[in-house]
Amino acid sequence: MLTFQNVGLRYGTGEETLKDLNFSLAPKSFQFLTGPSGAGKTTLLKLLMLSLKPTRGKIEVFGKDAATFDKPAVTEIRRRFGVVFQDFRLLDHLTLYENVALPLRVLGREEADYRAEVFELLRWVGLFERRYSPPSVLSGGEKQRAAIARAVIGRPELLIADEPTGNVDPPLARRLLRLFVELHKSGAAVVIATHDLDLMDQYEAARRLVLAEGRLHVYE
Ligand SMILES: Nc1ncnc2c1ncn2[C@@H]1O[C@H](COP(=O)(O)OP(=O)(O)OP(=O)(O)O)[C@@H](O)[C@H]1O
Repeated sequence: MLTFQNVGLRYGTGEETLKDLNFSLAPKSFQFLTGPSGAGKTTLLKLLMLSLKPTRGKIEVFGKDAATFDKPAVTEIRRRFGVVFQDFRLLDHLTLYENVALPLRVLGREEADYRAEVFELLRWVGLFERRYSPPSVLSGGEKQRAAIARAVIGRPELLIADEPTGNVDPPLARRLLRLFVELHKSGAAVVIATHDLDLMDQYEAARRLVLAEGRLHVYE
């Protein structure tokens, strides 16, 4: 699904943040991405979602060289991805319900057809009572749950999540992990960046990608 060949990423003129990355993300695979703060996890996720270009090496997405993609091609590929950003990126002029429903609207689905589905997911993440609130009145943990709901509602082929349980307590983190595991079982590839060792222990079948000093170590 995604392949990195000798990928390096340098911000400005300093040392490379990521060096010689060689790995693949298989369809229907599940992996945690971990490593110390500042190791480059968010940077790697940005490369995966094509919002950063590598300074060297090659990234292939669905068998094509990402360097050849124009803007419409990137937009088209991003529609197949679900992303939970570290800073949530909810739209404040929309209600929570509208935020979560947005990927389905973009896919051209009718509200009558998706309304119950969005309600069910909002119930699952504990935000049903808040469904008509704007994101600005939510707590950090509530925003995080809304961002997760929005990322999974369209059943993406690849889910990319940056510290998706960083703002919630352990029982809620386990509940949210179940959402990602369900998505995985229904056929999606999943990449979750996290520092949370307990969370990683909850899903032993997951591959671990560990970033340290700019290099990626893969533990199957
Ligand atoms: N836009 C940028 N310009 C310059 N340097 C950057 C930029 N974004 C990140 N960096 C640097 O790249 C390194 C990796 O940052 P990154 O956010 O990818 O790490 P991280 O592993 O996600 O950290 P954390 O766990 O704290 O979120 C850091 O040293 C950071 O300062």
